[in-house]
This record gives sequence, C-alpha cells and structure tokens, in this order.
Amino acid sequence: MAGPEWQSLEQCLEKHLPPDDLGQVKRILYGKQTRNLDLPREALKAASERNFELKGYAFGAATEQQRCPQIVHVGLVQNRIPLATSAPVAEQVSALHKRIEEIAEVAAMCGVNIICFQEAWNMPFAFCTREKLPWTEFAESAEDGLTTRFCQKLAKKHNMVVVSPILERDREHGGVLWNTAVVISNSGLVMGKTRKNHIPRVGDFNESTYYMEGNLGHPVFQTQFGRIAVNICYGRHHPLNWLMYSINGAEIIFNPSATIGELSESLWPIEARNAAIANHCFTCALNRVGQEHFPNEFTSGDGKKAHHDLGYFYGSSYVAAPDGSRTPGLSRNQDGLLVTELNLNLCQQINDFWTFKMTGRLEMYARELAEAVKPNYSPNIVKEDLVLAPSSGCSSHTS
Ligand SMILES: NC(=O)NCCC(=O)O
Repeated sequence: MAGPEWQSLEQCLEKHLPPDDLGQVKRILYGKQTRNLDLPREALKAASERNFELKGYAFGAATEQQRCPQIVHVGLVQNRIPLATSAPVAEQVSALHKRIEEIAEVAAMCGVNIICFQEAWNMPFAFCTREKLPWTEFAESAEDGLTTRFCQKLAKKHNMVVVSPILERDREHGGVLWNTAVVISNSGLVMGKTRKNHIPRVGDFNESTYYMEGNLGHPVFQTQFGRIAVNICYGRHHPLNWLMYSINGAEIIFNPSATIGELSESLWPIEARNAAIANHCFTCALNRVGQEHFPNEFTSGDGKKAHHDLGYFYGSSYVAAPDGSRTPGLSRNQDGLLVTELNLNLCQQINDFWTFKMTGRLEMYARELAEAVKPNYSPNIVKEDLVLAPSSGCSSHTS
C-alpha cells in the first residue's frame, strides 16, 4: 500500500499520460472540467511559508433570468497532527489550534465562507488503541469547550461558518462521548451540532469502544451561505444517510473523515461523488494526512501482528458537484487547504434536468422498508417450484 512517497493520482496521470489521453481520462474520472481559481498572491505565499498546499477550483452553473448566482466559497482542511501522540494532551490540543489558525487565516484571505476541519480534528485518531486514557481527555463540550470557543473566535474574526468535528463529552447526559460536528455561524454563535450516525466496526477502526451511533438524526443548518449538513466519515458508505440530509434540504454536505489507504482509497473517489450526483447537491470529502504512532501496541482480532499505528491517512480531499464533476484532490502527503467556489443554483438546475427527486419513488421504498425491518419479514424472493432431486452433495443451491 502506498505511503507518503506517492503524491497523488492527479500528479501520476499528468506525469505519464500524453495530453490527448489525459483530457479523455480526466473527462471520465473528473467530469466537466473545473476552472482554476485565481487565488490571492499573499495567500499562496503564506501557504508556502506555512508549509501547506493551497489549491482553488470553481464549478460553473448556467445563468438564470430569475435568480442571481448563489456563489459560496468552501474551504476543506486536511492536516497531520503537529505533535507526537505522547505529548501532554493540552500541548497537543494547543498545537492543533495553532496549526488550524494559520490555515484558517489563509482561507480568509481566499474569501472562504464556510470552512470544515477533518474528523475529530482536536486529537490524534486514537480510537484504534481501545485505551481510554489519555484519549478520552481530548473530549470537550460541543457548546462551550475549549475547541468550540476557539472556533467561535475564528468564525467571528473571519466572518466564516466553521464546521468543527470533535470528540464530544455530553455533560448533560451522564458525561457520555459522541463523535460530533459543531456548526458555528459566521456571527460566532454555535448554531448546533450533529453526530456521527454510523460507527465503523472494521479493521482497527475500534470507535465503538468509545461512543454510540448518533441520536440527532439528520439536521441541516441554514447558514448565511447556504444550507449545510455533515455526514461524518463512515456515514459516507450509507446512501440513506446522504439521502436524509438531502431530503432535509442540504445544498452542501461535508464528509469530514479519517480513513486509510489499505481500507478505503479505492472507494474514496466514488462515494462522495456518487452522493452529489444522487442527491443533486455538493459534497465535500476531506481526510487526514500521514501516520499517527501510538505508544502502546494494539491488535484488533484480525490476525495481524501487534502494531503502533492505524495505517496511512491519504488526504486526497475533494469537492463533487451535482452534475458529477469534481475537483482534483489535494495531495496524499501534505497538509492542505482546498478552496472551492460553488454556485448553489447548480443544485436546482441539475434537479430539474435529471429529476432524481421527482422519480425517486420514496413512498414505495418507505413502504417496503417499513416491512423489511420487521422481525418476521420474509424477503420477497420468487422461486422456481422445486422438483426434489436426489442429494448431490454441497454443489446444489436449494434454499
Ligand atoms: N473514521 C471512520 O469512520 N473511519 C472508518 C473507515 C472508513 O469509513 O473509511
């Protein structure tokens, strides 16, 4: 499995394909070409001095007579953890805040209206270890914890909506933990929170040791810059999760993630892009970068030798549009900020063109699903009348 030495799919294609082939390959893999954004010189300089990649793209939409364009700039941040996981908790949190502050400042220079950080950005992704301390000490109140207060300042200072996915400690309900995204208005006020609805039980993603599936449904936040929702990481494998945010009116769905090459890199370019197509909305998939080393070895009952890390987080953050086009990804090996210009009018334009909402037959699925989840449900399989043949061992399918 590739580690940091392999920079990105885009770089590889550009290096090896002749221009004509490259054009055709990109047409199929990326859809209608995005325009490069003209990013401010001072932002590019600051990003280079601060050692992170800065890329900008724009999706177009047709001009309408009755509506003005609804232009929004989103910023997706992918970053390594700046300190070793063995450093004191407070120092790790403060180093993460510092790193995000310098990236958010550049986002502001680029006119970003809504910024989203990666899953559980206020900590190392330590859930693989199944140890409680010190990792549970990173949990904070969604309403007024240190990280939320930090994001409120950022939001107000830069007039930017902040989507801040954290490990939440819910003091109102027995101090339990959740995997939560806090949404902070550009006014600096906390608009609300949303929780991860689907918890992985795969490989070293031992998150079920720490928190349960979210209990807040599929809230959509009406911000000054559009209606947004957050489908946290593993939720992207669940088409109904995307669908419910869309049914509630989301125009942009963020998918802050922490996932590794060995497990999901081949799924990554497909899932959020497919969700944008299926739901006539924009989707923003962002992932951690690098490798996080933990002091104690762990195993996950999968026959692998005890190890100190979860695997390689491959970054590759990107944005997909309702017409199926997508931006190139950020790199697999660097911190980065992806700035993307969206025209939200494209959601309705594609809705009217492809009509998936109109042709979706939700009432039929609602009826069938309501039956299918009943304990005594019997799947609707039509079988040929069986003429019982003499038993011929295990090769015949009789059920
Ligand atoms: N953080 C998380 O849910 N990771 C699970 C792995 C994946 O969904 O790719």
